[in-house]
Amino acid sequence: MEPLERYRSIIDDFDAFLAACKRPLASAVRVNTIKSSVERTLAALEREGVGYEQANWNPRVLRLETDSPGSTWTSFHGFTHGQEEVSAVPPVVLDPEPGERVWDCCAAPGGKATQLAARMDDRGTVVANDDNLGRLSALRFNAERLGATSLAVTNEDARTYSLERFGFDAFDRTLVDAPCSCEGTIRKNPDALDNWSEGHISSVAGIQKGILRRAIQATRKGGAVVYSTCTFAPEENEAVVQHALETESCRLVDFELGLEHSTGLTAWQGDDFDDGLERAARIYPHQNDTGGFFVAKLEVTAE
Ligand SMILES: C[S@@+](CC[C@H](N)C(=O)[O-])C[C@H]1O[C@@H](n2cnc3c(N)ncnc32)[C@H](O)[C@@H]1O
Repeated sequence: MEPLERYRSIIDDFDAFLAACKRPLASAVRVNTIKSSVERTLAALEREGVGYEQANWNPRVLRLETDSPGSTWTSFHGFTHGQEEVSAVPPVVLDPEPGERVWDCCAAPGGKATQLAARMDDRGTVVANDDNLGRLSALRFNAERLGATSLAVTNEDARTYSLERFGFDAFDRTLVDAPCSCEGTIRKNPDALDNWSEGHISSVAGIQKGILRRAIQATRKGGAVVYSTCTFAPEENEAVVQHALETESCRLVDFELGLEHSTGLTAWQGDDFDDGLERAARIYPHQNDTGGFFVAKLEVTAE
């Protein structure tokens, strides 16, 4: 927990935050509406004797009273997908429409890519890319089990991604669920901070800036880009978005979030950020009894 002390000055009720980080996380699943409705899934869980609680911000997200949500009948049949509750937030903020072209540039193992496909009624195209071939096997397996047929899978470094192969020059919307230092996953993975260092944060921030840059370039004017991480480090969150605001054609936009959250920071350790970063959301573990997440939404603008 020692590395998290650096956030004492920016987190309200820091002691409650630390206490929440030490508690294990409830099992959560997302209802896969490609294969089942919420009502049918709840009825199946009741028949199976698995207790559940619907998230108040999203009825498709369920907390289950079982330690093995992947072993239920509903999971086996692809009615549900094990997914941490806050991990379901970025696709909701991206809010794609059926028929659109969406790029999930860091997609494996596919929790959010299959959620995007479900939100689009599995119509249109979700290009699910990841630079890690092994993790893409898990994505393919998940897409098959969940019946998501609108996914196209690619294996490239998102920083240098080429669009020519698709016969179009821009996506309508792009999700950058970036690789990060994963501080916010401490409740799920107690070893998450074992290899923590400021050097690692700085090196992953460089990768994040490259990925977000390409995501904005690959999205049409007026289209949306959501940037998310499961970490608290401002160097990987506000500073990455700030860099995009300074170097690419984009602006921060508001979004609705039914979850309690804090706003993005406008300053950190001597660096000032754009005031628009208050439109971003920082979700801390003690606010909704979840993991931690950062989410910002950008609109691509004309140069
Ligand atoms: C936070 S995880 C994505 C989780 C995924 N969105 C989901 O919901 O299941 C970040 C992913 O980024 C991938 N990644 C790291 N560097 C990358 C790069 N330069 N280009 C594309 N993917 C990259 C990692 O392999 C990892 O799978």
